[in-house]
Amino acid sequence: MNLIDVQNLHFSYPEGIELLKGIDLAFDHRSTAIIGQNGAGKTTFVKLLKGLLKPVSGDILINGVNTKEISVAKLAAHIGLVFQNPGDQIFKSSVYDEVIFGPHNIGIPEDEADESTKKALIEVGLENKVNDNPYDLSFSERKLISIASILAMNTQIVLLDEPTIAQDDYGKQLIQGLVRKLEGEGRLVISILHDMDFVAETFTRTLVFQNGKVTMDNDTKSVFSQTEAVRRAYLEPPHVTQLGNRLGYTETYLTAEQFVKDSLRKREEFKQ
Ligand SMILES: Nc1ncnc2c1ncn2[C@@H]1O[C@H](COP(=O)(O)OP(=O)(O)OP(=O)(O)O)[C@@H](O)[C@H]1O
Repeated sequence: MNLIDVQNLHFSYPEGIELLKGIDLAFDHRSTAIIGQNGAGKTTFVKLLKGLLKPVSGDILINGVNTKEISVAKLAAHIGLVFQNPGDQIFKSSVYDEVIFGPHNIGIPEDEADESTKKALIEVGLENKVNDNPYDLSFSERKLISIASILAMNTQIVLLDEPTIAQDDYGKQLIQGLVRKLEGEGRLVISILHDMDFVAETFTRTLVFQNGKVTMDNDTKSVFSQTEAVRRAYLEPPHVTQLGNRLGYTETYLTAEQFVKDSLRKREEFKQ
């Protein structure tokens, strides 16, 4: 069974234009990036997955259960959402209380909740800030608190809305490590991103949202190998992919490491 099935999903806000115009998607455990220009409906889509909004028509099944037939509270044990703005999520006055709120809320027993909270705080590198007030911390640290809050709930599905905003290299690498770890555990991470370099280096599958439809859906390398189609969605391919293209390489590069390795090999071949 798929972790998520989206069937002929249509959505519009009251009085708004139709934003999602018949989306069909199936999600297994592969880490998946959602990209698309501003206003394409990406955040709306993840709110629909989380059950915070209901389809105007069509269905969303989470582990086979229709989001129209389950309360948001019950769904929270299966699917967590890290909001784009941590201010929309954080409301407690200590980091520990904030992170343990989620596990408590879905009825995880106290000992287990405490353990998963401490583990999540270590995973995001905030184990020394448990007693701090989240609002005394930086924006990027508050973002990591929001991520820890969702990790501590141990949901099988984790949705991230722009997790890398305001993160430096350390924060980005930390988030990349988390995505890979969750994927390795068979848990599904779906993330909205504008940072194409991070998408290329981190995610197995990539979806492009445009004009209310999913216009590209493939493994990340295949998506970025279609440079013209990516540009038609008003997106810039990753920098290393563009560099490879400009140098006339036929291979699609997703990471600087691959690019350097191949360039050195080509240089050696040229010398011989
Ligand atoms: N609660 C709302 N009521 C009415 N319209 C809304 C609401 N939330 C979002 N919209 C509109 O729906 C459209 C899509 O918004 P959404 O946030 O889903 O797009 P997005 O692809 O996530 O954009 P971004 O990349 O800028 O975050 C936008 O035009 C937005 O103004």
